[in-house]
Amino acid sequence: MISVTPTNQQTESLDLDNLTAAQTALEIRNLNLHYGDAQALHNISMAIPKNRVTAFIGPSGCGKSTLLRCINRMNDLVEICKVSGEILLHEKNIYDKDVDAAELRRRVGMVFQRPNPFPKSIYENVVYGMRLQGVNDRRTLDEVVERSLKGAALWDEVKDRLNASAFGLSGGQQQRLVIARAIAIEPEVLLLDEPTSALDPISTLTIEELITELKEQYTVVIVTHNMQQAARVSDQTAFMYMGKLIEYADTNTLFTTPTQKQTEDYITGRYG
Ligand SMILES: Nc1ncnc2c1ncn2[C@@H]1O[C@H](COP(=O)(O)OP(=O)(O)OP(=O)(O)O)[C@@H](O)[C@H]1O
Repeated sequence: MISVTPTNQQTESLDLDNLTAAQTALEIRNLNLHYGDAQALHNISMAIPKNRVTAFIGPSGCGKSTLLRCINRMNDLVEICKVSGEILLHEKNIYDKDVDAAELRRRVGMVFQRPNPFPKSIYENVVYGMRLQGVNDRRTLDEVVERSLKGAALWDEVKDRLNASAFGLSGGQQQRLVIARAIAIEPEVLLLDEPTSALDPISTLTIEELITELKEQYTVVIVTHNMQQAARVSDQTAFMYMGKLIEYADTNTLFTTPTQKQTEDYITGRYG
């Protein structure tokens, strides 16, 4: 039997059903999603608090990544995908017709399972988004590179080889570089889709420590297969099963006193 002990730094627990506007980064309301005829998300409603780490956990295929991808409209790229309901970012529904998906993705950055640096130097990877925005002033870019690499806990390891290829970095360093690239454009929300599943245990630990630091500046939402990881890094955890949100609570509560039998069965390793 797996036993999960929450070891995250204790944060003040919030009343997730009654967050104030100032406490809320995102509010998901009655979200349904179909891939063709198959419904992958069923009426999901939840509020994601600001400057905290929220984890989505659940067995394979339960819809964690699908829900995460709704938050920056990555699913727009899937032709058979239909979404209904709302996701409010600063009280504005990101699915409204007048929302520009590219601008939304600037505000809601995403890091994937496998590190995906571009075939460019470390420096050019970090400033990629700035250059897209037309920023080319060297001093500004230098500052962004230093700030972002420091923010991603990578600066000390690469500051002497910023012009070297990103492909020369280890997997764990590449993932931190991708996080630096994501934070270079100062998003409000950072979505992490199983960010450590391709990494060794030491790199995983480094990224987990980094996630805890990142929440001071950003709202972080992480999908993880690893319950221990959710218990280590997140403040709130959402347990999903077959496209439904079964239970959403602060992490310590969810792992120690779940209210739903399905949650308890999952966290005690009875399925999944
Ligand atoms: N592009 C797609 N087209 C069709 N069906 C999809 C697509 N992406 C996901 N699905 C289906 O939606 C459901 C939820 O998948 P999703 O990847 O969100 O689950 P998950 O919980 O993240 O799983 P895992 O932990 O295995 O990554 C699954 O039944 C999956 O097969």
